[in-house]
Amino acid sequence: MLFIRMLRRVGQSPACGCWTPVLPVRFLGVSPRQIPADANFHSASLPGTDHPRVLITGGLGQLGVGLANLLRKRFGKDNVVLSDIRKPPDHVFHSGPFIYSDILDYKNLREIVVNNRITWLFHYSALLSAIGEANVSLARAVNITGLHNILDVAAEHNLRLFVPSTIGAFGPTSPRNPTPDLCIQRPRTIYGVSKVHAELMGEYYHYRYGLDFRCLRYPGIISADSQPGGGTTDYAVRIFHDAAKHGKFECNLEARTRLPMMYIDDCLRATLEVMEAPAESLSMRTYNVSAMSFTPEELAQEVLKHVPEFQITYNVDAVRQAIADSWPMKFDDSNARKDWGWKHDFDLPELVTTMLNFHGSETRVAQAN
Ligand SMILES: NC(=O)c1ccc[n+]([C@@H]2O[C@H](COP(=O)([O-])OP(=O)(O)OC[C@H]3O[C@@H](n4cnc5c(N)ncnc54)[C@H](O)[C@@H]3O)[C@@H](O)[C@H]2O)c1
Ligand SMILES: C[C@@H](O)[C@H](N)C(=O)O
Repeated sequence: MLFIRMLRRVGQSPACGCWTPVLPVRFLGVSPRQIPADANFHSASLPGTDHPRVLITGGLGQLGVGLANLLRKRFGKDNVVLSDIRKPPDHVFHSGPFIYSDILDYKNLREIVVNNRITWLFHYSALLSAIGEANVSLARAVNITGLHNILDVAAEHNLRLFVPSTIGAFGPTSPRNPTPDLCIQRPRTIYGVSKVHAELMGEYYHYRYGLDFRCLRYPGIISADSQPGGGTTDYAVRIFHDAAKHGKFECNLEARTRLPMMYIDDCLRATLEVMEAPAESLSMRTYNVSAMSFTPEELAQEVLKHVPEFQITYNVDAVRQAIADSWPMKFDDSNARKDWGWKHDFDLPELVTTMLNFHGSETRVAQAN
């Protein structure tokens, strides 16, 4: 009833007979301000050769610096502002604009968007799956309350908004092999619950207020020069460092735990591609993206080809194992491939060669080759 009353109050646009998008009340001040019915909600303003002005939140984690590097190559160094609540290392601070931004502070966010004339926002701040279980109230604040601030500031300033979701947005009752885009989602972690919430809220803001919301569900992401922030898939990053430096690795998941994974270059390229995709090519606002799926055992076999004395042992972390056992084993990303041409470059052999080359140039990998 309340929802119907709300829609009635909004009324219909006389011009097109459709619902007139109205901004959420919280940022309207005293008098409700309506977005003009003819506003172009589905593409940020990119006339001619104009580049977007980009803000990345949570940019000092595993993925943010790589994303900033990619976007700066494409749009120019000064058009991409990296932000976080942590102090940046020197090389990051000197590589382009960096700014303090706490996503729990709405006024601070709005000030940054206005002062930097931001048009695209990549929202990377989050607490990941394992660390989220260790600090549920902080995860709830950052992943849910923070997301509300991001949605509001993006709707208020007509931004194109990217929010990553995850394989963790599925749960034990979802089909796991393969997991399609649309199926039951009942995750059992605060991280997963907050990501389903983000998917649904983003899509709601899209249909209700015209927000240009775009979302990819990432697999576990594997990177060489940045560390993971407390997830269930972290083992698949750490194994390469330990194999190259010590020739052995202690894995905190069981040998046969199959999870979808992706090399960071594919992940960041997918992110840019979906943001640049014409709105009319997107039949959905939230897509699975996939590259490969493997178990620790299979990954170790591939590492052995480069580090012949490599040994893997298992010391299972019960929390991470329970999470992994509830997640997809394989992702069905056929909609992303069909709608906007997604195609991954890295399969398991290329991933392992690339990661070991990075970590191993002066170690046992180099000696073995
Ligand atoms: N890395 C992966 O494997 C993976 C997989 C699926 C989805 N994702 C998603 O991609 C995004 C980036 O992931 P990541 O691996 O770089 O995460 P990360 O944990 O490495 O980094 C998250 C960053 O958020 C920042 N942050 C925390 N609280 C904040 C606040 N109040 N205000 C602003 N920033 C705050 C942290 O300081 C940190 O630098 C996340 O949303 C994550 O859920 C990542
Ligand atoms: C999968 C992903 O969301 C993250 N790497 C985690 O394990 O929590």
